[in-house]
Amino acid sequence: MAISEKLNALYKRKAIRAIDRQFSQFIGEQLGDVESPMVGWAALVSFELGKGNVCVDLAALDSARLFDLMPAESAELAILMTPENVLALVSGSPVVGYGSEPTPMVLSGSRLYLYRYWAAECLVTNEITARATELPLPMTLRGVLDDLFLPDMALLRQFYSTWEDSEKAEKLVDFFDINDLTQVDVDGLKTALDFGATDTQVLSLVPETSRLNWQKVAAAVALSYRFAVISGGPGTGKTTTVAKLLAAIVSSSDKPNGPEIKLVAPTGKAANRLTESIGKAVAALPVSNEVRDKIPTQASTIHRLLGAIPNRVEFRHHAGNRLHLDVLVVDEASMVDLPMMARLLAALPQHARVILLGDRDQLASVEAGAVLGDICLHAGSGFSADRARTLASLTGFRLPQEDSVPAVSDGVCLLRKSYRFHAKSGVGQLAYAINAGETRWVDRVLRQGFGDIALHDLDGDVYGEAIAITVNGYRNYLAALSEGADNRTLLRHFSNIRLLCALSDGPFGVKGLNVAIEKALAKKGLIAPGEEIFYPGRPIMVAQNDHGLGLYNGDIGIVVKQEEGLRVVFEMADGSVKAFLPSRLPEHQTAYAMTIHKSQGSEFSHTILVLPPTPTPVMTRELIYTGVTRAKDRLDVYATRTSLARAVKRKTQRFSGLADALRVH
Ligand SMILES: Nc1ncnc2c1ncn2[C@@H]1O[C@H](COP(=O)(O)OP(=O)(O)OP(=O)(O)O)[C@@H](O)[C@H]1O
Repeated sequence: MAISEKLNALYKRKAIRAIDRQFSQFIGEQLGDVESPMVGWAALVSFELGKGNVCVDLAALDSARLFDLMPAESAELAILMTPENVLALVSGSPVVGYGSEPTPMVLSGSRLYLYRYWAAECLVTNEITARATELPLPMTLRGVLDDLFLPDMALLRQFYSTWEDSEKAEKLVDFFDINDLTQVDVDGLKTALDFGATDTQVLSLVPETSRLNWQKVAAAVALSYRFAVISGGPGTGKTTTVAKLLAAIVSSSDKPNGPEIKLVAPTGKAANRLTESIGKAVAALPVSNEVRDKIPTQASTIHRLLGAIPNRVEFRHHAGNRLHLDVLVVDEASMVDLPMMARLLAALPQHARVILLGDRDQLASVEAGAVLGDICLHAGSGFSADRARTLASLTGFRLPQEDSVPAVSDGVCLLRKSYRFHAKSGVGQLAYAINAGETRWVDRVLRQGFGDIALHDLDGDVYGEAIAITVNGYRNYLAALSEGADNRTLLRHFSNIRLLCALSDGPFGVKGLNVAIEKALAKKGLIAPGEEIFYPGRPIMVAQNDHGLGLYNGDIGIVVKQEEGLRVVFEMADGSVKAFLPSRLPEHQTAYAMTIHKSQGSEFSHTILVLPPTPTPVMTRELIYTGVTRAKDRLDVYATRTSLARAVKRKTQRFSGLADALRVH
């Protein structure tokens, strides 16, 4: 069989995408040889891009699994594509260049890219490395940071009286983040608290050199570097830290109105959450109103900041028309794909500081790249000697040092302690165990009898139970709807609970589960869908960006009955609630159940996670971790132990050249 015929056959049975075949055909036409082995390599680069891989590393090819085919079929293709000669073939091809002039594909070392992705990767590398340098700092900053990160003694005293005597020592060490016990007399500390010592007296017993509070370190890292990343799991205090960091930036700015600070997130939902949480964190800051008033609390989407133009792919702001800002904070940065990160960085003025917030262990962006993960890859437990000195002078802590730390890693700080999940909470423990890839630990946590998590083993048929528990969870929301609650309250109620799944299709996929939940709700008389697609209470998820309407892929709305008729109400990125005619909505779907991918950037008090019993390649450690960490108070997992264990073992690897490029700079 010829290569074009083989690719057609793969396309027909949906083993490759239409765009993969089209790109390969285009390459065939450019070469004047539709059966050239290059046609196969072009299809492969495009195919891998569809899986999120920015490039194909020709030196690390698994030629027994080309296009993820089984070995026998892959071997047939290998005869046509000649992987043994691929480097010579690719480097001599007129459709492949080295980036100096536009060619459809680019070879960089042994990595083969589509030109656009290679260019995006170079841009991101250059913009980051140009900013991976220390900033000059005013001497007063140490005092500002000390004040902002002073241990909350009122909180300590409140807890202290409730602690058992036997646990006080351990809890004090944790509260003060003491990491060098040789410097602290913990019994003396207890006695001081027991006998009513003042805050100053208590604090004098815990010198800064004995402590290591990573939030303060993170603020110092971002204060002193033009490109910084603060990565941490849920509730580790990213927002709290960034609020304090912004207060320090504002306090040290010599601009009369303060620096121009912008807060963005990749989706409307995430922007809303950031607006809400940063608002609370800024309100609680121990700073003057003069400082507080200069810290923005309104976040927008990246699209909005860049100035999306309806029906156009370009934005108003780009390298030729840069944004006016001094500090950019990007929340949920793990969701930002490589092309979007390139656009964002290209549009920044050169002097601008960038602070990325996110969780490097979460699922990578839906589109290609794993920018946050790549940036954090080489960040370990220490800083270069010079950086450790700067950070020590800013925080008073002793910081771990490492040899040969790449410049970019000196701007990365990992937050390790969760303030939301009690150390004894099941969700927190489960998230740790999953991240560690330790299946036995995962199993132990699930069997330990935590009150906030339960595994319902699908070996017994508990599918119906998953539906029933979800239906029950939506009762409050639907009761509020029938009582005529206002739209904002309804949206809040709806966001308290969600069923999350791994797949789109099949009974365990989002479509099957939505139908099952809808039927069960109707049977209980909680909704009345009748013949209508739109009925009051139907939750809707937008599946396509519509810049004109300000609705974005993943935004969730609810159908409500208003005087004028049925409308779908959404909370917009600016926090307002807006109603749309159902007929005006972009592509959308029902949202009682949603995929874990789409749930990124959201959290629900009660999360119900339904995973298919049969193995599928989408079930990865990052997927399970992301699903589990959406739960704020309660998590019900419906899965088999084997499928869960297999997923926890499967860590995703996305191919790109970014981590390597950042390491060598
Ligand atoms: N140092 C701290 N001491 C006590 N409580 C803290 C501290 N830092 C954060 N918190 C509390 O922990 C909770 C989570 O903090 P925050 O929202 O800043 O975390 P986050 O990492 O931004 O969370 P998310 O994963 O939701 O984005 C908040 O209630 C916050 O007040």
